[in-house]
Amino acid sequence: MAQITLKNLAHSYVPNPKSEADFALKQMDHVWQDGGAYALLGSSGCGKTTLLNIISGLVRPSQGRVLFGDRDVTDAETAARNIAQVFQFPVVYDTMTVRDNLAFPLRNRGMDAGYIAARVQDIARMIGMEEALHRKAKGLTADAKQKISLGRGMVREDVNAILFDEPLTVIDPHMKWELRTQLKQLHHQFGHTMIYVTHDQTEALTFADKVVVMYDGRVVQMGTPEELFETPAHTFVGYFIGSPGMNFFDADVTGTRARLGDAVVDLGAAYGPQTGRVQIGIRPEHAELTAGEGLPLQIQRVEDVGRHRLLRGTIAAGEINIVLPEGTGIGADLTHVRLRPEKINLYSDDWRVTPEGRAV
Ligand SMILES: Nc1ncnc2c1ncn2[C@@H]1O[C@H](COP(=O)(O)OP(=O)(O)OP(=O)(O)O)[C@@H](O)[C@H]1O
Repeated sequence: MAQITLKNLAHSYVPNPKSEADFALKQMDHVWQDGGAYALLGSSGCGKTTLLNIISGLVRPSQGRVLFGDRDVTDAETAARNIAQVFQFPVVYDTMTVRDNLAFPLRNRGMDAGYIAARVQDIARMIGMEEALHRKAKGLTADAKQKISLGRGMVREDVNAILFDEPLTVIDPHMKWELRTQLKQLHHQFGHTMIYVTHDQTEALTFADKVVVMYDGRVVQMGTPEELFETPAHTFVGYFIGSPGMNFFDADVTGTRARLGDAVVDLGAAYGPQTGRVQIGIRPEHAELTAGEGLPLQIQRVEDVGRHRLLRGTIAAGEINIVLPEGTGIGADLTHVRLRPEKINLYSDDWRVTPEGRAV
């Protein structure tokens, strides 16, 4: 297991990059802690696979260094990095049995036969394939083959890190949940450094201790699921995390107040003078219907979404989504929306502004 350090790292697929736009990965400096479970989350094309491939050694960065612990591995081949990898589609040996597929990485390293048998049994239990250990991989479903790939990725206890690139794409939805939970347990049990690439926020938030959100070749936030929810560092994190995402409104801010057109909103904190495009952000969960306090609201529609209801409406500053807690009625007297001041975040040109002090 190892701490992974990315030092002054950047990557361009263009031979002579001229501007920032030529970089698939913009310059970054990060330390990924030894034993951390990280999810790398972002929409298609934001650079997740590029970053994962740089860590695994499949791509050499055009700038900067990669360290595993104190060792500089920037120029080391994948095979010399002592990592396990699980890809989006199954990589299994069709002519081998499930048992031999799982045992392969251990036999390759000359591990003891007794240890291999026990470890393979454990992993087979984890992926729900104990009954199929004797079967040849050929003829199994894509789903079952991917479970073997996952099992093989996790069978070695001595790897520096396990890297997963969208590993559950071909797995059916019920098994997805099961495997995610198992992966998490395995992480607690063995403490491997794990990096898990996905564009699915549920997958990221349930798997990871720390979620690394990427946008346009940059890491815009590295935080716990709670931090991403409560204090998104960038408007993209606000939009991308949550269902639906954060509401944003253009605002003029002075001290503890934001002006949204004609209306004034209490921010619950004091801010210095702002430049650029200034917006306030509020989660749909932190806006509440009132009989007169707050901003006048026009209700467009209400949808049932599982355990709560989602109200879509309009205030003078634009459209707003409000999550109604279970059991909330919508009486004719509820004509306004109150934005909970302590839950409002402020953004300047898309980046979160830290308040100068909390209002009392
Ligand atoms: N081999 C390559 N040559 C040139 N450009 C590439 C190459 N691989 C990726 N890119 C470009 O680099 C950018 C980042 O791609 P990358 O595959 O890392 O994103 P991603 O977040 O993993 O996307 P996805 O979720 O679709 O896999 C994209 O603009 C992509 O077109």
